[in-house]
Amino acid sequence: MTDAYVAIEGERVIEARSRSPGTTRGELVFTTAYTGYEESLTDPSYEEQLLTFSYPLIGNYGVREERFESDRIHPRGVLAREMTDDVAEWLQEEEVPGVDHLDTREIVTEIRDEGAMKCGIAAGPDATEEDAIEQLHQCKHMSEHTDIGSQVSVRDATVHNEGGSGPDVALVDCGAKGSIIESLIERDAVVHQLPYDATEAEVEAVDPDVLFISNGPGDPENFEQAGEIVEEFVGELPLAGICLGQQVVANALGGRTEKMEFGHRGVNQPVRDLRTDQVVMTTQNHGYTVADPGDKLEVTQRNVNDDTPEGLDNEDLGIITRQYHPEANPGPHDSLSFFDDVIELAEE
Ligand SMILES: NC(=O)CC[C@H](N)C(=O)O
Repeated sequence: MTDAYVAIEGERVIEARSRSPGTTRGELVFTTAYTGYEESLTDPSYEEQLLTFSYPLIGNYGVREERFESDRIHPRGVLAREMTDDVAEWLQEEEVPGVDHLDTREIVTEIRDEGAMKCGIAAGPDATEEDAIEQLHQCKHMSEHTDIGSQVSVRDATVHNEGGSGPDVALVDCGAKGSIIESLIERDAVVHQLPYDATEAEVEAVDPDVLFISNGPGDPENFEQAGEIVEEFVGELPLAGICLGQQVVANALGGRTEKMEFGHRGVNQPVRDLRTDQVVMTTQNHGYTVADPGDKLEVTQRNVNDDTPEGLDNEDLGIITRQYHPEANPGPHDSLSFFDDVIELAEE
């Protein structure tokens, strides 16, 4: 049954089945993750995107809140070859449009050939092709979402694990996944979750042992205030970052980020540590990359598939950042020791 339309760049319309009705638009991306759909759908880094699952069946083990990475679904729409009722109902409850019964292999191939692209979706009994095209025309480029941090960050500073015996971490929340906070708490750190636009005074107020910039959606160049905080505290405090965090740190310290063709999204991205030659499997979700680390940061890890920087360090200044997600969820736990390294830096 065709009661949903997906319009992609070039005004090509693909027919589908509605699983959660509504109209929506966003940057069309895909993940190759074959597990972890609850974690992916609640990852704030997917804000303003439409997520296509390349794995054909989504929802086969239900929907459980314990596995959520935040308190809501972040992609603006979801595309799958086949979606179970559990997932469809979850999307309906949160009013996020979802479609299935379309050839997701074709969409993935298209994105791989043409790059991440603008997309519009219209789903439900009254949906028309024109509605989907109208949505496509209204779709913005990711970098045009200039205040995307405000859509995903905490509004007020929040403390987790107060009284913990570990170091105090100032976590600048640019859209932090819950598992990052959990991974720090498991090491008994006291985590001060600060808004994405926290000021120097707000960071100083929590008297941290380390400054940690979280993952987050959109173009890292739009997180100017987080960059200023990095410039302010570099050399004074150890610095850590994950994904958008790595990008913000690089931009602040004289480097440069750029948009990738179609990004890395999945749970089996191989990363080589250039010092040990060891390769680990990692979870990833990013569409930008560090094109130039600047002269303060050393590239210590690279992606085996395309050589892009996966880890940046500066031993003297106490900086470690990762482009991938050491906290995984979903994904392999090969790189969880990143959090031990952060704690060690903070305790030095
Ligand atoms: N997961 C993230 O932090 C993503 C970072 C950034 N928004 C990108 O797409 O590259």
